[in-house]
Amino acid sequence: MIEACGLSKAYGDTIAVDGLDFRVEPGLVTGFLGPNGAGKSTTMRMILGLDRPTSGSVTVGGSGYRGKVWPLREVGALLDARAVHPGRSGHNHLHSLAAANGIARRRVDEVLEQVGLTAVARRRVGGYSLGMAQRLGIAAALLGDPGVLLLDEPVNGLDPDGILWIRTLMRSLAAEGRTVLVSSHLMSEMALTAHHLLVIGRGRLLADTSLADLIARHSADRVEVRSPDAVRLAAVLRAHGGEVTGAVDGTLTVAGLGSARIGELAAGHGWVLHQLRDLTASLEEAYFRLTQDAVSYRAAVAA
Ligand SMILES: Nc1ncnc2c1ncn2[C@@H]1O[C@H](COP(=O)(O)OP(=O)(O)OP(=O)(O)O)[C@@H](O)[C@H]1O
Repeated sequence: MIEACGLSKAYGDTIAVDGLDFRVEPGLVTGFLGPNGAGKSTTMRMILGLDRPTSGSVTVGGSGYRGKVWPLREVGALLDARAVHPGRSGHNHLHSLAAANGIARRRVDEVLEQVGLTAVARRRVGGYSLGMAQRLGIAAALLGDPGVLLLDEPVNGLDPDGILWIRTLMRSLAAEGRTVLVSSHLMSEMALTAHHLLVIGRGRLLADTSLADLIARHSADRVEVRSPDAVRLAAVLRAHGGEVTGAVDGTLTVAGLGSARIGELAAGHGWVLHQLRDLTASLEEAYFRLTQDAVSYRAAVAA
């Protein structure tokens, strides 16, 4: 478990993180979302003891990262996949990490196998593609078999196979009871990977919620209905207080009446429905609504 209490960080006049209180629970993949500059990386660096909070605190498993004797065995992290000496081989990089952290040599081969880099392990890291470097970073995070994993943009540079692989890996690590915190800007990917979400904007917590709740809260209350009797149905729904759009192609979008009521009204007239479904927001739509006032950098829209 990761626990932040009033966690804040200022760089001069810039308040990067502003009084965050949250817990990241084991057994779940927690997505860490927020616009550019929201403070995600700064928060992750403070969790890892790479930056000191200006005020407040953050603990991993009840204690600060800096106080841990064998940190890699408790917390594995992927922050910047390119931050590896380019002249070293992948194998050597992992081997020196293992030696410094009292981790058995055989783990190096195990994690290389797990991330699919065995065949290129003796090559210089400088020659790795971005996707290979990401895999090496993930191997380093897994090396100490830690209970807590922090992954900053882990799908960056991965091909579709790699994205599916990391999604499955994150979910299985969580299913083993580990704590998994993962930042990403890819909403469609997060919707498939995360169980829980922490959303921040301008250093502040905007949401700490399950994926399902966030989507439900930001979904407008609308229903899509498809029927060969759409025109007549539309008139009846309007007469019962529904706001109805569409009908030309047999599809209606209805606000103000629930799907049960719509189904009952159609059945009352003996009209066939080919489809009746609640329209839910995508995670991307929910995210945009949540963060619209917290975006620091927005490009001008071309006229
Ligand atoms: N070392 C630093 N010195 C000064 N300002 C910094 C430093 N690190 C981060 N910041 C500032 O803190 C704020 C938060 O940055 P941070 O990198 O944590 O955001 P982020 O959510 O990770 O963004 P992104 O999605 O773009 O990676 C930004 O305004 C950034 O410019």
